[in-house]
Amino acid sequence: MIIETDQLTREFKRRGKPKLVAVDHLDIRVEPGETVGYIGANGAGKSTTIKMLTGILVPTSGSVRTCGLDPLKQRRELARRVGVVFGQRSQLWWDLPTAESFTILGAIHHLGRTELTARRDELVEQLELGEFLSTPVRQLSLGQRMRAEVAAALLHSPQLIILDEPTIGLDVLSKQRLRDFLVAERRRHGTTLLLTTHDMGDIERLCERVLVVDHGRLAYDGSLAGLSRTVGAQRVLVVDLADGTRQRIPFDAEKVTAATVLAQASERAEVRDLSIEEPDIEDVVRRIYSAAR
Ligand SMILES: Nc1ncnc2c1ncn2[C@@H]1O[C@H](COP(=O)(O)OP(=O)(O)OP(=O)(O)O)[C@@H](O)[C@H]1O
Repeated sequence: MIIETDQLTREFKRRGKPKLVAVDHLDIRVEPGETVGYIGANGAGKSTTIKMLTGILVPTSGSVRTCGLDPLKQRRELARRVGVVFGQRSQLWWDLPTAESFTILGAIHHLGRTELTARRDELVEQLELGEFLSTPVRQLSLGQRMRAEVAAALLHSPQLIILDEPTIGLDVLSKQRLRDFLVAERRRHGTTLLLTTHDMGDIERLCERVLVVDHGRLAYDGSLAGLSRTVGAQRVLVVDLADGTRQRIPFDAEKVTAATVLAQASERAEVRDLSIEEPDIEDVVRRIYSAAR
């Protein structure tokens, strides 16, 4: 198991208010090689979870193991097995050329010269970093920098890569390149991917499995296709009536069957034709994200 949490909980004390339960008895299991989207509204508890997975934050109760290790007691060993990319934060040295950041990271991770060279060359080729390897990071475009960030996080060939909003702010082409790379990297090396994103394209393109967190609790764990069913998306019964008009009747498939809705509609007017519109998964995800805390 690459990620295993058992009743993982993190509370924050608040002055003059009841304590906030940011992560609430969370049970997550992720197997090697899986690609999992971790999604939820702002403040749902995503970052807090990631911080506990990587040993930055101490759980209030429950347990967590990442790559089979205790993230708090074995943080250093864990750093060798995990790569983390934050879309909004850099782990590169701004004044140094990308190539030098790689050399420093190679030393930090104790990579041998041949190992480092082989891996760096692979990443430079796959992420097309060649043309700006000697440019200081501060001069890179956002798309170039993100590719460099991903290379930096993957230089030591981690088993698990955690990406927090990796495509935020990128143009369409850069997003696509990054997604293609991640798909290929996973295929080549069997890397496990956990990512948070607001971008439907990332989820569709990358994630076989989606975890939805809501107020610190796991609200859904399954395929993207099944998400709308569980999160209770509305379907729409579209009926063409004998008088030539068309009616759209939204209904909650969890609570009522299409047949019942149709029966009610035909009591009012003669129905000539009908169809059912399935929920748009993008709407479902948008709703999950807009659910204010
Ligand atoms: N260090 C902290 N002290 C107090 N409260 C915190 C702290 N860190 C997070 N929180 C609170 O815990 C809750 C969960 O925050 P978290 O950052 O995990 O959410 P998130 O799902 O990552 O949100 P976003 O999508 O906005 O990044 C929020 O209500 C947040 O305000």
